[in-house]
Amino acid sequence: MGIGIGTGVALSLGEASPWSLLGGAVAALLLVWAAQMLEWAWLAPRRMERALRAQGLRGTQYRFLHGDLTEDLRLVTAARSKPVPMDRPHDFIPRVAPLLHRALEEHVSLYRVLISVRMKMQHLVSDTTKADKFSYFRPSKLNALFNLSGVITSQAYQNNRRMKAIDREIKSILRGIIEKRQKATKNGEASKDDLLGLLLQSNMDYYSDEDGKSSKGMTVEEIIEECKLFYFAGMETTAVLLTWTMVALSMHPEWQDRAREEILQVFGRNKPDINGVSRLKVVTMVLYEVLRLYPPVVMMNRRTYKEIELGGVRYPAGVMLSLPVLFIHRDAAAWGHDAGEFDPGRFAEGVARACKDPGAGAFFPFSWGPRICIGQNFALLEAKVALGMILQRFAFELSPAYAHAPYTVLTLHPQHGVPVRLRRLRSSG
Ligand code: HEM
Repeated sequence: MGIGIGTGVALSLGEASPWSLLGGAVAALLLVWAAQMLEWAWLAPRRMERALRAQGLRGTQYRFLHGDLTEDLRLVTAARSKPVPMDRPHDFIPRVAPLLHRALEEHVSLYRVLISVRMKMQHLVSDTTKADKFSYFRPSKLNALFNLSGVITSQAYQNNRRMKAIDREIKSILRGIIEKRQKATKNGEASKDDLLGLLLQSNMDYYSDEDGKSSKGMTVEEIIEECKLFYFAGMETTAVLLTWTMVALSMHPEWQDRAREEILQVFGRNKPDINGVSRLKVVTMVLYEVLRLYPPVVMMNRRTYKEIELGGVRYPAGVMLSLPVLFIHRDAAAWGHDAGEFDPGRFAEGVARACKDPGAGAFFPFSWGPRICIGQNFALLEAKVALGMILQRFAFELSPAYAHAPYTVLTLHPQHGVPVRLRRLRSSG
């Protein structure tokens, strides 16, 4: 009997056509794929959710595949359809991050809220470079591409093909720039003293580690990634800081006057220089206050790569922790009852004294810790010089056409631009 069955199986296998074998293999592969999908899109997020809820975290329920994404897009679209009322202009969190705002309202605490955007659990915790540095870059084209990729990322988190095409184009522009520079160096032209020159130097050098092992510096691919990072991190952020500073100083002309007074006192009509910049107190206070209320980077994310305990909660690997800079910068517990108001005076005695709880670390527009922004001093220097030069020459106010509409395209932008009226100051040259 056993032999009979065995023979039957052997016979039926032997008789099976290549097509049915192929069909069987495809079916098996599909089954494996479906099991992996199920694990990725449902079982793993649900496990994560259960583990976090069991420790007291509250928030929205995980929904298959899209998490809170559909709801997020719906709320964002509605929020972006109208500007912020001008009687409380700095109160724009519900417009910029409506889902998080609602989650916090419903679940009370700023410190721990679950939301499941992009199929992952998120957890809120409390606890320029200018074109001259990249003399070979073509800023307009690159800038347009970076902006476009930002818009696409933020609009739908999809449209992957378009994103990839843009990424390919950015890389190909950068590769072209690098090859041109490499060729120039080979032809004996002096290497340029700029960031790209330094990065390329590393590409050509060998380094020895402590054990004496020698390894090559950065690869061309790494240089491309660094160029992308510096271009985006350096250009966008500083540009929006200056933009929001113009907006804030137009809304609060008394601070515009005070900042101009200081600039004229320190520099007169001369070009701002590095020594004078370090003596600017009011301008620094103004920039800090703008960075507090309008942080260019409104949120930072970190993913746990292994189980970790933070603030008494054990997070499994794969949890996305979101640091909502925008929310923490206006947390009344940290900043006082006037947290939502523009008052550079709060920084009169420095950053630590501006916050009600100096140890809380509630001001981190440039991040914190080992990955803190490496361009922060340069950014502030650049902003002070640019602002100084504007204040020396012009008084400015918002045009009646201006609609106050902060929104995020990776960084915090004015949705409809910022039309301002400039009035040239007499004797400004
Ligand atoms: C107002 C202007 C700026 C703001 C608000 C800002 C903010 C930030 C923040 C929040 C991060 C950390 C992001 C994260 O870890 O998720 C960061 C990183 C970084 N920033 Fe800036 N930044 C500014 C200007 C600049 C400038 C001018 C440069 C370059 C010249 C620059 C270069 C970088 C780089 C290279 C990193 C990555 C550092 C690392 O990962 O180790 N940033 N910046």
